[in-house]
Amino acid sequence: MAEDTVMLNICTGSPKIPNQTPFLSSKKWTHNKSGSKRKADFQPHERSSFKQRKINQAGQQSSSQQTLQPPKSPSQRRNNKDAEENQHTREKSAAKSPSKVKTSPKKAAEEQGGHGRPFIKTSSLFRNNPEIPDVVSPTVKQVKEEVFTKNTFEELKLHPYLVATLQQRLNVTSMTSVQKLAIPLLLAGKDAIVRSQTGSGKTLAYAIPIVQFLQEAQPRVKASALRNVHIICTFQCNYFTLVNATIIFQRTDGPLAIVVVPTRELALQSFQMFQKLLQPFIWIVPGVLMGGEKKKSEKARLRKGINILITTPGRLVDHIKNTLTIAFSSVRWLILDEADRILDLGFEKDLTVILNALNATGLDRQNVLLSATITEGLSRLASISMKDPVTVHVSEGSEKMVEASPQAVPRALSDSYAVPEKLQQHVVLVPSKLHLVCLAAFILGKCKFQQQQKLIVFISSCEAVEFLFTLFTAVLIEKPSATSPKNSSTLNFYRLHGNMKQENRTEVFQEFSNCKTGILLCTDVAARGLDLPSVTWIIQYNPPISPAEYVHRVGRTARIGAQGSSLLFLTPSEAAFVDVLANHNVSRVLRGCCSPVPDIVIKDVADGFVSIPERAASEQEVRVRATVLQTEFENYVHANKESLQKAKSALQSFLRSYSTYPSALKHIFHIRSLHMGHAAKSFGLRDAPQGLGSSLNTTREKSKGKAKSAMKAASLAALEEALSVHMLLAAVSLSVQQSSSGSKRTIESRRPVRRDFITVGCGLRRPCPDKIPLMSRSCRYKHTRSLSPVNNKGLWCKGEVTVLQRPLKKPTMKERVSKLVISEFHSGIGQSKYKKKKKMHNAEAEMTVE
Ligand SMILES: Nc1ncnc2c1ncn2[C@@H]1O[C@H](COP(=O)(O)OP(=O)(O)OP(=O)(O)O)[C@@H](O)[C@H]1O
Repeated sequence: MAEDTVMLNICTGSPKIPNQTPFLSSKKWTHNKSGSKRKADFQPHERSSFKQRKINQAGQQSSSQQTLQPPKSPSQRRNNKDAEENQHTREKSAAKSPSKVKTSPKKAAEEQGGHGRPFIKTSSLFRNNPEIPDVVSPTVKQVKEEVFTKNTFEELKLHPYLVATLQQRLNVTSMTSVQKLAIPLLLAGKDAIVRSQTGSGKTLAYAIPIVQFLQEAQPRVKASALRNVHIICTFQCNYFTLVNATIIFQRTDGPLAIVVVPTRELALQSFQMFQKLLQPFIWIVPGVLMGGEKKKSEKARLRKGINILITTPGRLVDHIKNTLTIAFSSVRWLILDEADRILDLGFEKDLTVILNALNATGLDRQNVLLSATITEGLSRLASISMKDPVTVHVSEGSEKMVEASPQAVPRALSDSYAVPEKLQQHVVLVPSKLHLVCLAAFILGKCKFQQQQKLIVFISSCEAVEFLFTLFTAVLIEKPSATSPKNSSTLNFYRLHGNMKQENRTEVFQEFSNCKTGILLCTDVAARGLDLPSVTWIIQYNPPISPAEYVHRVGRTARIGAQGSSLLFLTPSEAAFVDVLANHNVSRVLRGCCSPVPDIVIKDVADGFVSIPERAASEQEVRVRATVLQTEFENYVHANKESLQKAKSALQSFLRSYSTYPSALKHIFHIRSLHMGHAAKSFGLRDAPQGLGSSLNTTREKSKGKAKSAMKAASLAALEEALSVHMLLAAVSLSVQQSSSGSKRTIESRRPVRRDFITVGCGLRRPCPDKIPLMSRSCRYKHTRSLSPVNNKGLWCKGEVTVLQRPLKKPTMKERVSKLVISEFHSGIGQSKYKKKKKMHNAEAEMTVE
């Protein structure tokens, strides 16, 4: 960063305004070889623009004013008057406030230019950037999927009201390819894995059969029947194999269909879809459970009765554990939408809990998995949880589009992804330093000077979303001025990420759905399943974590046969990601950019920041404007401690997320290949913050720790194999008495555990048994970690663990019951005392294995 540094000539007085002269390339940065620092030798050409005025105002806060100015534009001219009016105030305030740029007197003297002006140290945007390699878009055979068919819904013999609702409420008449294939299969009671491109109507492909199935139930399905009344249902399905099956269930038996989706917004969206479909069938009640909502009201709704339950995995697990009224004894459908995401890390455990709870009822049910990207993990799940599943995939040329496959998902299918045909994909290779200014320029270019543009910008972390939202709102949106009192800006920024309150998330989701033009800055929380109408551009400011995520992100546009475009930002060192995408048959990248300032951005920087429609901007002009814009961002960031802190934490969270790329992509996205100073610049920071190294070390240590624990796990697995310790399915029921609070509670859970660890884990090391992890290995790890005095202070725990051992591999083995009675357990006060106590209790603990 240091050698990369230039000195911007910043003065406190008003700049001298020479006659308009074109920007001469010879007049750009000059390098003062005698000193260690370079000085920017930009000379002002004309009066400042309104943007420049803003910079000056921001500069006042640091009691400085830049001499770096862009050429004049119409908008600048319009604002010259304002600038002059502000001149007096500016000078006054500049005189009042001392410089916030802290420099030692000696250094300051050194840094004085010929005019005795202080300099702010900043690095040039266009120096010391890495070379940009050529991007050759690899030729791949694109997987093509026909979206629409000529068949109508009437052909399916659906209830006429349902068909009418589809036409009138949803404006849907003819079926999409996936609907044509999947609906008859699902109505026939088959388990299915459905894969079709994003925005091809998968939601209706499962929603229509569920509604058709439930409205046919005789007597009618009742969700909110009178208390304790038994309802007798006879299902008479046209296609269903179990014709006339008579099912008796209580209202308290719970939902008939469960739809699990990975995000809250998607849950809301699917719920709304069901609400529309069920309009003529008011006796069927849909309901939604999702994190962030009040559990009390959800419990009340569950008590009343929900027929079609749409839920996120985490919240459903929460209710399984804590809500007595939740029951699954009548579940006939289990839908996992975005199934590959639900199987991802974090959701896998939740899914196991859900499946265990559903399986415990012993009822036959129909399982449907859907996604635009089917992975191997999904086929593993399918082989465990589904019965003779049928694979539905829509692709051109495959005459047999429905495959009955014992392995559920053919490997070739899981490797290639389809993207919408009318999606135009772009990639730009932008050096890190230029990322921020390029994004801003692109947004300005699209939204300020074009009509009806709706953009979604994907960013890797919540903090970075929050930071960019604040920065863009403050810097890019024109404030109402004396000449234009109304804010006529067409820039409407929205943000959506997981750290927001649920009500804000819902509000933003609805607002952005309904708006005609806007920019949504978001994390991957919006990457899956969301059907936001008329989105024109998807910008991936930070690259996705996998090719599958790329497909889902870009799938938020070009839906259901519409046009759309996507732009992927990569740094030069990340160019190989284009090949990774090509390996999954995702290509047709239109614009690989090789110049230091990508041409897609050159125009946008010029037109966007300072509009010059009448003439094309030269590269030099673009550079100047980019520098001015960057300076403005930096001024904003460095204006106060709060914004500086926000920028720093955004940078840190970006680095953290950058270190989480899977090992298969580490050769492209490795934290070591990042230039910290350049990355800092893309967050409006003038330098990489101090202490970044230590935080990164922590990240590295963490990943080292992960590697260690992975090795440990591997050796444990080997040991396990050697000792032929079987995985045991156990039903653990614990009664815990917490004498510290005096409260009693009973926690019941069904989890696979291994006997050898549960004795250690639940009894002696862990005072809080409701968090027994799924795997005993992690169980042991977590227990050791949970021994902090704060956690356990004064906590008395008395419990009983019953372990029912049911070997998975050898079903002939007799079921045994292990019983562990823990007499008393006390931890806390301090580690040494705890250890003594533990020894004592080890001796005292009464363990009986029957
Ligand atoms: N047969 C149809 N005709 C016209 N529009 C349809 C039809 N079926 C669905 N749609 C509309 O297409 C849009 C996309 O549908 P949906 O969200 O179900 O796609 P998806 O395949 O689930 O996408 P993703 O993979 O991103 O989740 C919705 O607005 C829906 O109303």
